[in-house]
Amino acid sequence: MPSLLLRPTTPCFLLPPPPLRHRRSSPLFHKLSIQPSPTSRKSSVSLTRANTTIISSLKPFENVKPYLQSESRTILAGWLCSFVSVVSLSQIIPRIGSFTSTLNANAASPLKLRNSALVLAALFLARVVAGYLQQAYLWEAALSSVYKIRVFAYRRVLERELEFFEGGSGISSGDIAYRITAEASEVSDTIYALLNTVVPSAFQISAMATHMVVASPLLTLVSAMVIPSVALVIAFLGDRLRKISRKAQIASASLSAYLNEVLPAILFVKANNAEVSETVRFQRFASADLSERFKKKKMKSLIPQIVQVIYLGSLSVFCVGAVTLAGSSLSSGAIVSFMTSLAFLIEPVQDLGKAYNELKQGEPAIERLFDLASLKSKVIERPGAIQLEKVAGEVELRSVSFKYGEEMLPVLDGLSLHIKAGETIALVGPSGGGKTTLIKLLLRLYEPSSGSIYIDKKDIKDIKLESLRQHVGLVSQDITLFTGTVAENIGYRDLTTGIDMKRVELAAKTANADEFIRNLPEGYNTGIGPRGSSLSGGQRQRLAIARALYQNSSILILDEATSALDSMSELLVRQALERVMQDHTVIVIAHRLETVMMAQRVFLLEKGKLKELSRSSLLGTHKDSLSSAGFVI
Ligand SMILES: Nc1ncnc2c1ncn2[C@@H]1O[C@H](COP(=O)(O)OP(=O)(O)OP(=O)(O)O)[C@@H](O)[C@H]1O
Repeated sequence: MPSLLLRPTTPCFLLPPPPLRHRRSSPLFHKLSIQPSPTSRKSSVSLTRANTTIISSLKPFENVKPYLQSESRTILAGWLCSFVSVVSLSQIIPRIGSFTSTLNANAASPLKLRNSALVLAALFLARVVAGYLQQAYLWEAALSSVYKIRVFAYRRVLERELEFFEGGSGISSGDIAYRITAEASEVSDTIYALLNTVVPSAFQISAMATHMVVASPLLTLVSAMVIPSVALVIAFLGDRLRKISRKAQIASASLSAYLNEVLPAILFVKANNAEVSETVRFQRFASADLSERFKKKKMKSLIPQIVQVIYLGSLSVFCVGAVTLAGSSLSSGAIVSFMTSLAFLIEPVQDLGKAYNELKQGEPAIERLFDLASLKSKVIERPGAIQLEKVAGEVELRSVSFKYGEEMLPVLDGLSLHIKAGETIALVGPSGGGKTTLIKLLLRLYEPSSGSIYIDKKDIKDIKLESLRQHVGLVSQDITLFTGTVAENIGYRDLTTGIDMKRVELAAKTANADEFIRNLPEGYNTGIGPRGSSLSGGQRQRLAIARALYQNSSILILDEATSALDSMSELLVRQALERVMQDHTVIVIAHRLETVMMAQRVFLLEKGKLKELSRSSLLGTHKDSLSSAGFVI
């Protein structure tokens, strides 16, 4: 029996909703608009620009083939059931005729009648059961294939370099989410339609064609001549449908992307009285979606009708001509037999047309889904990259330069910096000075344009990415917490392998978070709401520090949040930082003078250059100079 339990266990975390976009008149709409997939016509240009490697540009179904092959047993089981179903039907039809004759015969024996009825019932049951199993097996194959494609696409998306998510790809995360959810579901519908139609229809067509040849080879030949003209029309309309479907998918993805961007920002929307204008924006997205989807539905309804008209029309003309030519050589019995078989042939031929429709409609979804997985990350792990077991925490940058795009100005320009193991340094500088960029390079989220970065004298390019990011902990300015419990958020690294509660509690204590966590209704098992919305700013910061401590890395990067905390919360966070600084190499992107003063050395990052500042000079610096250097006064 098909095992339809395909779903993996529900993840404990819901990822933060992805951002979106739009296409239309306003600049915001432009900013939000979803781009056609990177492998569409224009994509070759953008791909070249992105200097990415195309793994696969094969036709959509070439990509799906391996996944279908992995389900070949289930598919064969489904087709076998369809064969049994057709055979049962072939047996039922003549038996119904003879059963009716037996009923009409005066001398019908009750035993004979009962036996005929039993055989008919058994055949009918066999057809019903085989029909059900056929559909169940084929759905299992289609859904399982798409489940594997989804997992593959998602894994490849997560493997992409940060630039892919920061606008370099032109694909918004709302679009990605739409492809992996709704469009993947469409792919399973397409696969199912094909599996459930092509082979079962072929069985029925073969059976009926055999009957037709027996009845009249000439008329069969005439009927066969109609098929190429129908095929031509189907191919033309199918191509139109594919284009319309692609537009419809892009419109739906835009709608989904829009919602993914606006709903998480509901506080901002309400605070700006933007409910009405957001409703208008929603209407624009929804109406674009409506119009594209309506076009698609109309085309889908039109195709079978046109095919039917052409098929029956051409066939009638041909048949009348052929019957006239064949003249008396065709008996009335043969004509009846031929026409009956033809009637049963039309249904599967129409089904094939519908399956072709499904294929053309699903093709863009398949393309868009595989486009996500078709490009390799630019940040590649070298063969033979090493695993760092223990790290002392020495960090060195040698002549590091970086720019986000070929035509852009350098953000970092030949930076050199040596941080000793266990040292705390503060990075200060004006907004946009490149502090966060420097951290991204240290975590190898981007590659420097030139120069190298070393940890414990090892070039980070020679270290396994997982190992590097294990030894470098990050508390970012935009604190990211997920729906889940406090413990799950602190032990995020071990979410799927098993969280160590002792380490969670230790990390929380060091981060000054243990006390408030214990006061929560269920302590460490308290849910913190979407994105940690049920916690205060200071609590969220301490939780983020605890999470970085849990991973036990020797190097910690703290991007100090600039949002104002009350003095008590600030004191608690600062105490946590002091403890962390005792046994870690710490790079703190500091915005407050008090935090800067906790560091042993202070560096100003401005106009791509790094300059060491003396702590004493900072104390005497004028307020205006401090705020132009990025301090929150
Ligand atoms: N993904 C990106 N693509 C293109 N340019 C970027 C990208 N990220 C940052 N930049 C640009 O790089 C420069 C440095 O940005 P960065 O975020 O590193 O500054 P920062 O010093 O951390 O600023 P802040 O203190 O405001 O957080 C800015 O001009 C910014 O616009």
